[in-house]
Amino acid sequence: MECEFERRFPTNSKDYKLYEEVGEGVSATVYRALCIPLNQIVAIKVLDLEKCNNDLDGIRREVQTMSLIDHPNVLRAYCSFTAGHNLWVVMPYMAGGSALHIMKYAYPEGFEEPVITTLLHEVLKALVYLHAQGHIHRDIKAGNILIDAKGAVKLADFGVSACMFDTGDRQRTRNTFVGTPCWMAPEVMQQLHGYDFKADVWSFGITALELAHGHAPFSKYPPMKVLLMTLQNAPPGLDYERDKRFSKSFKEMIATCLVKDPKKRPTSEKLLKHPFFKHARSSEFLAQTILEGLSPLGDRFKALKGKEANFLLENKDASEQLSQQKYIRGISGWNFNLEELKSQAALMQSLDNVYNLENVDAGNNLKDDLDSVDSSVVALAEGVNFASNETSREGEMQDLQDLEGPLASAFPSRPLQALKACFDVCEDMNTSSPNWKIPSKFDSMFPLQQASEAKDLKFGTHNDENMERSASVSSNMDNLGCQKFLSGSLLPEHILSPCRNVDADAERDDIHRRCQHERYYSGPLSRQTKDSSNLTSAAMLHEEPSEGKIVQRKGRFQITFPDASPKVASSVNCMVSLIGGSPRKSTCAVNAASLLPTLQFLLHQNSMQKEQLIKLIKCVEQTHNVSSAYHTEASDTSTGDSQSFQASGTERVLQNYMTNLQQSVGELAEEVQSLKLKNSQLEQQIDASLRKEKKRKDKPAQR
Ligand SMILES: Nc1ncnc2c1ncn2[C@@H]1O[C@H](COP(=O)(O)OP(=O)(O)OP(=O)(O)O)[C@@H](O)[C@H]1O
Repeated sequence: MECEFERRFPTNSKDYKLYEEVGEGVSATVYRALCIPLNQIVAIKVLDLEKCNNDLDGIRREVQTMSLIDHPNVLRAYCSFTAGHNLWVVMPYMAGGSALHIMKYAYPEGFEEPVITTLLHEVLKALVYLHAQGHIHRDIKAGNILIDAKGAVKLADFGVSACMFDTGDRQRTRNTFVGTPCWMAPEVMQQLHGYDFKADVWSFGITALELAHGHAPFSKYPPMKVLLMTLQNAPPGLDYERDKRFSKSFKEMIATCLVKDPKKRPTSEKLLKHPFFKHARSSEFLAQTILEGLSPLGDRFKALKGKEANFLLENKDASEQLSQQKYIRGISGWNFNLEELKSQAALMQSLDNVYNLENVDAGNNLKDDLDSVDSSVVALAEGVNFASNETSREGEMQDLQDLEGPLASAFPSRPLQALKACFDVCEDMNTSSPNWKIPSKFDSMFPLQQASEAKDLKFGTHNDENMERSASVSSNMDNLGCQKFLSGSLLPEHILSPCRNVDADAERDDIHRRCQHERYYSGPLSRQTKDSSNLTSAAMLHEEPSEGKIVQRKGRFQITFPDASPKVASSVNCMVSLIGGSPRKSTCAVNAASLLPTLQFLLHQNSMQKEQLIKLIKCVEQTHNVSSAYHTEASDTSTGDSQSFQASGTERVLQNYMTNLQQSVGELAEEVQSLKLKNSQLEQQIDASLRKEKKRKDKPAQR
């Protein structure tokens, strides 16, 4: 900050008059302002240092670097100074605003190719310069391409903003914004071998697509999905059919940048030689084509903000809202919490394991109940963004399975920590704001004077982002509670009773009435009742069988033989009477030998029933473990009593259910034993009677 250029500008906020807001970023608000002593219009970017948890040395380093940068295509600060807990960066005022703002305002479908070529050419020159100086920009996107009143193009956000989210050890603070990582190179996402200036070349390619279509690829998707798609899908590009209006060389230039292997990407210097850039035009051309007729930047910014507000009001889909909102603002794709995303991915992987258990036939009904819990957990882990419908969830599960290679090594060993991370966001709202005062050493970092009038300003809005996220988390928690409450056709009423309240009961009863049909007749178990191997579990898990005759009731359970002929059923009835020592014994005209197949059938059924129950218990136990882990994680956080209340409710339900199942297994095992005993007694009786019969027949013959 020693050069003459900057020394001219006063470093006291009193010397500036702030006008309207013209831009908003992650941690900064940009104002049009007047430098009173110089009578010059400038832009002032006000950064809230309390919201940037970077170390002061990092900021100092970046500010120093910034002062060394001198290129016509790189936006350079006149000066910077602190005012209260804010850092003011005084810059040239770029009256055209950012390419993103112009595009959103007047060219929602993207610019024409000559405009794009010219814009990109200027940006690339800036990149070549920065790379030659050993810098990686890390935030190339349309939102950072600024245009002044004469059509001059400058790459912004190098320096102060970049330093706020420093290289390598990316901040993992609670204040880290979760944005849409659309511009991020795959190697940056993976963070396995680090990344270099080639990452800027990838972002440059994405920016080219952004300027061509009016939005970056995958921008409508939530961060998690973007991460998966960038890593798994073929690189995005211009479509030869759909993007007919663009030249072949443009398509090729983009394809050269968007190669997943950074080693195969050209350097910025080499890229500058691409034939595509031969068609670049002058700044006057830009001024004439895209700036003419535009209203003042402040008005456009206001209009875009209004549009954003309307969009949020009209669009009920919270996930869309969040990512679109970030995109409209053009918020940096680099400033997102990669670790959290990975945790979310890992959590989903772990939930996938739970879903895999559903393959156990006997567990299918249980799945119906747990689905409501799991979907909430997934939604919770996603903040708000992930698609919640079944199909897309299956798709995502598949995505995650396929992801093993790219992200496996980056996943945390305890995936359920992810939930904690999500709760942290809520917690963060009230408790985690760093009570950080700018230490005195900070005063000497910049050519500064403390500004006393900064308090008049309203700074930043990114707390709102956290608020939205938290709100969505808690609303998901509400859903979790609600869904849990409403689920449970296979759970006896008394198990749910601890959670009861009158309204919810009424609602549930209503749903009970309305859904009775589906509840009893849907689901794999009901469908499989014709299959004798699933017969018993079906009977056990449904209080009223959909079909088939009840031949035995055992507590809550019934044994039905839907396919058994009346003859077999009556045999069983007789047999049940027999072994139960009922008085009906004498009334049954028993042909002892004919009972044997029936007995064997029953034994077979019992052993299968036992197996099914064991499978079911395993399934419940595993699900219970996941659920317990989740609830432990959840209760570790201070997200409120209601969450732990809901959590323990589910736990109790699962525990009770498991206990019931275990009891049933015990009872059935005993029953099998007693049947075996009775069977052998019966066999003895049959043998005895057969022997008697034989003797009887032999006697007349002897006579
Ligand atoms: N010098 C300037 N003149 C006019 N408008 C500007 C200027 N600098 C920034 N802006 C506007 O303000 C917006 C936000 O600024 P900036 O990108 O520097 O903030 P940020 O916090 O670094 O955001 P992000 O990290 O999302 O890029 C820009 O997209 C641009 O529209």
